[in-house]
Amino acid sequence: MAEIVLETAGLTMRFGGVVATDNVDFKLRAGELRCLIGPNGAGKSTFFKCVTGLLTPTGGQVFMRGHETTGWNPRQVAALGVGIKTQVPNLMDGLDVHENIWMAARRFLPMQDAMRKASEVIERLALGPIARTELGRLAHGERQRVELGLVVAGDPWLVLLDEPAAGMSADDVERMSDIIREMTRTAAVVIVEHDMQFIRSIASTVTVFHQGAVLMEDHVDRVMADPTVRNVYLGKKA
Ligand SMILES: Nc1ncnc2c1ncn2[C@@H]1O[C@H](COP(=O)(O)OP(=O)(O)OP(=O)(O)O)[C@@H](O)[C@H]1O
Repeated sequence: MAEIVLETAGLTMRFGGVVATDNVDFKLRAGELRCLIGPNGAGKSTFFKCVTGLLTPTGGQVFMRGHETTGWNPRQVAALGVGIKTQVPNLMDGLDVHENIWMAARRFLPMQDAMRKASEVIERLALGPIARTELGRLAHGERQRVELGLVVAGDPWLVLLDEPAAGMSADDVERMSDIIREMTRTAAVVIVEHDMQFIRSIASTVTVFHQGAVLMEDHVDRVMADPTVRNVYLGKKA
């Protein structure tokens, strides 16, 4: 079986009386693509923040490739080889796409290598036609794709994405699906996402959160057909 690249054991986060993430045991193996879904307030973002180091959990542990990373900050987690995209944009509007990706690569590589890496990422994510366009002039879907470029610039073996398809058109979602599939050639990927069209298009295994805990984990088609999940998560949308 492939190596476990991300694991949580009893991961818990309390905000006063609210238990946002409740004793979550989670495992992700090399090469896997996993979407985290669930209704609003189910605890997905809190789980994501505890794993990426944006929050320090109040209980339990996080392991990445066998290193215990509980309580590490996002910079430490990234330095381990983990690419993180939060909901807060990370782009510089006055710079073009190539420059933005180059700046991201520069955190890991010397100047010339970072230049080469930026060109390679642009090729890999099919960003060539907009490589010399300033970020401020790009449409929302294009900006989201560039954000993924920043993530892969560090050659991560684990990628953690919070809502990469939020606010995108159907065409953008399709392009984003292609990029995510491409990413899984070299990294295990975890995605917090609401967009079911996107989740279905990447034909992913999903982990369903409900009231801070894991309700079910299975292929998206089986999860969507499950009556309990439909009740708690899809409700009237099913
Ligand atoms: N900083 C905070 N302080 C207090 N309560 C919080 C905080 N962050 C989250 N919560 C609470 O924790 C619970 C889980 O929230 P969380 O944002 O993790 O859910 P979610 O599944 O990501 O929801 P959404 O899909 O709406 O983003 C909610 O009850 C929320 O109100």
